[in-house]
Amino acid sequence: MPVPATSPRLAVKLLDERLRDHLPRYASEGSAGMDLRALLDAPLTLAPGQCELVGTGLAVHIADPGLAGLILPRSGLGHKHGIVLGNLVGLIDSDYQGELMISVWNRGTADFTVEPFERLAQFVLVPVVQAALEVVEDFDASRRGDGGFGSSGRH
Ligand SMILES: O=c1ccn([C@H]2C[C@H](O)[C@@H](COP(=O)(O)OP(=O)(O)OP(=O)(O)O)O2)c(=O)[nH]1
Ligand SMILES: [Mg+2]
Repeated sequence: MPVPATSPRLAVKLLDERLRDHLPRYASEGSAGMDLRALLDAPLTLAPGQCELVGTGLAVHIADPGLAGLILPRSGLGHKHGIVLGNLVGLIDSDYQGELMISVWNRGTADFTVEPFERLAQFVLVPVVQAALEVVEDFDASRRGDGGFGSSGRH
């Protein structure tokens, strides 16, 4: 799906020529993520509880510190097959130039076989604000204060 001309450019290196025919793309006009594929030479079977690092064959350089990448699970794989991420969410720093890696975790109860070039996770580009920490003795009062973890009740 083509993106608007004003979209940020994202430099991507193909670490494997086979990726040329499998470039990530937005599946629809409103897609938030682009699917990342497993760069595997052979199927990879994950036993329940097993977690493996799988390469994507792609390196991106986001470059802008006001942006970051997120690697998120695909909902179908996660919900139906228990295939999620070993780190729950992958955070891609804007200065990272290495291969995008997917930590694949079978949190389900059955073996799951990842096929070569299967779409395994998704990459989302998000805005980021870097904070300057300012140490203070007291905060300006807020209504919530330090109440959390269900302090407002359930309903
Ligand atoms: O799912 C992921 C998570 C991270 N990374 C890469 C990009 C990221 O910029 C880098 C470092 O990630 P993070 O800071 O989350 O890991 P760390 O354990 O703190 O490593 P480091 O000490 O290198 O920062 O690893 C991936 O390829 N996939
Ligand atoms: Mg880190």
